[in-house]
Amino acid sequence: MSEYSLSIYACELAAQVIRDVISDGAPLDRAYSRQFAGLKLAPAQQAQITRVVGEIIRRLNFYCYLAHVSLADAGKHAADLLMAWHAYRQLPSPGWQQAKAIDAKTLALRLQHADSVAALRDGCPAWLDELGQRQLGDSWAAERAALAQAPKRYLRTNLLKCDRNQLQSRLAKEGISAGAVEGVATALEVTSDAALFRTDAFKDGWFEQQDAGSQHVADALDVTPGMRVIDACAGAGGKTLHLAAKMQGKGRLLAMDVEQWKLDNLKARARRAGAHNVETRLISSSKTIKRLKLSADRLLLDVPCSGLGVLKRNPDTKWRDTETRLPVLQALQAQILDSYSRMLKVDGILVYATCSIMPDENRQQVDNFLSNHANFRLLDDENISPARSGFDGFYLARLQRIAE
Ligand SMILES: C[S@@+](CC[C@H](N)C(=O)[O-])C[C@H]1O[C@@H](n2cnc3c(N)ncnc32)[C@H](O)[C@@H]1O
Repeated sequence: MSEYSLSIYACELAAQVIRDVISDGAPLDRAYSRQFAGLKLAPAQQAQITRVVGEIIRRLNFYCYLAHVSLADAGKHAADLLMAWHAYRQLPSPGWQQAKAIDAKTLALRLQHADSVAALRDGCPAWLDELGQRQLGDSWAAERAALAQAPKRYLRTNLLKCDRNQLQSRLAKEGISAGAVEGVATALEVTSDAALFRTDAFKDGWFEQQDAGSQHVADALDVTPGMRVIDACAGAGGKTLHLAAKMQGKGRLLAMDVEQWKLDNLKARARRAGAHNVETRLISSSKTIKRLKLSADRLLLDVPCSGLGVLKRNPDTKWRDTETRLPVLQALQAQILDSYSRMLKVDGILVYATCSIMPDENRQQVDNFLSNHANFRLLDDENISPARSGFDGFYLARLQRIAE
């Protein structure tokens, strides 16, 4: 992707997004929606801003170092970070009054140092570097570098409406180029800057935006039309909709979550996708789960996790309290596995999934569960590595219930 300087207008918008995320704690996607709402930005201009902001937040410590700004003050100095980005890319400064210019000699000295400290070059805070090293050993360096790259844009073809070739042609007619992703039957990679959600193909429910790695999760559940399937941590339904398509709209697919607003979103998405066999249910107490005892042929537990596999897409996670939340999340994952697995029928298959690459949230949880549940066995598990696949990082384990 060739880079060019931001206009002053784009700098102002980009700085505001950085401030929203770093100073106000807004999630990155929400900060974009807030700042872009009501503006008539051209898709290329919007894409340029999101590319630059994404890059700065992915490597916030690196750009703070180049701009000589402390991490704690990064939000206040968003303008300086943007100037550091221009200087690093050797692009002409936009001539923005608010920002401090960096002279070439100072930049060269700072770059020499930053390049020699791998965690700084890869935008990795110290706590994460220590965790990655402890959990992944020798493979951490490659994962850390992969997680510092810009995410690609992937779509999942909605097989309830079209096949992948039809989607590709329709998008081409709407001016969007997208190529098939090898090894992921429903995935297309979008290669042009495009306002995807304004396309007719989207409005007609032909696709959802979903990382190619994430598309493996529903595949692993091996559903067939007519089954009773529960997606117990469904959120806004990324994987529910994929499961509905694999069930060809036949059978019963129950999407559950503890947040009603997510289930409301899911309902709207299901309507657009033509997924008519999806029912939603709020988990309001443990009774909701108990009532579904031994009821599911397939059970997806896409549990709340640290998100440390999807840092390309959600880099703000690195600069929040993720480290202190980890023990709480791990306890919740264990509790969900223990209690929700009761919903599975004997012989049924459960998929435990996270968007983390850390074994403590992944295989370790599965091993702990199996050591206390002799009525389940592990069929197989898979680590989707950002370094090896180029996709976001995920973990999935397939377990079978062998006795009540
Ligand atoms: C990783 S997200 C799910 C993403 C979703 N499956 C998708 O594909 O879009 C985890 C979800 O678990 C939900 N959650 C949190 N605590 C839960 C609990 N105790 N029981 C069920 N769901 C829970 C969260 O609200 C969140 O939507």
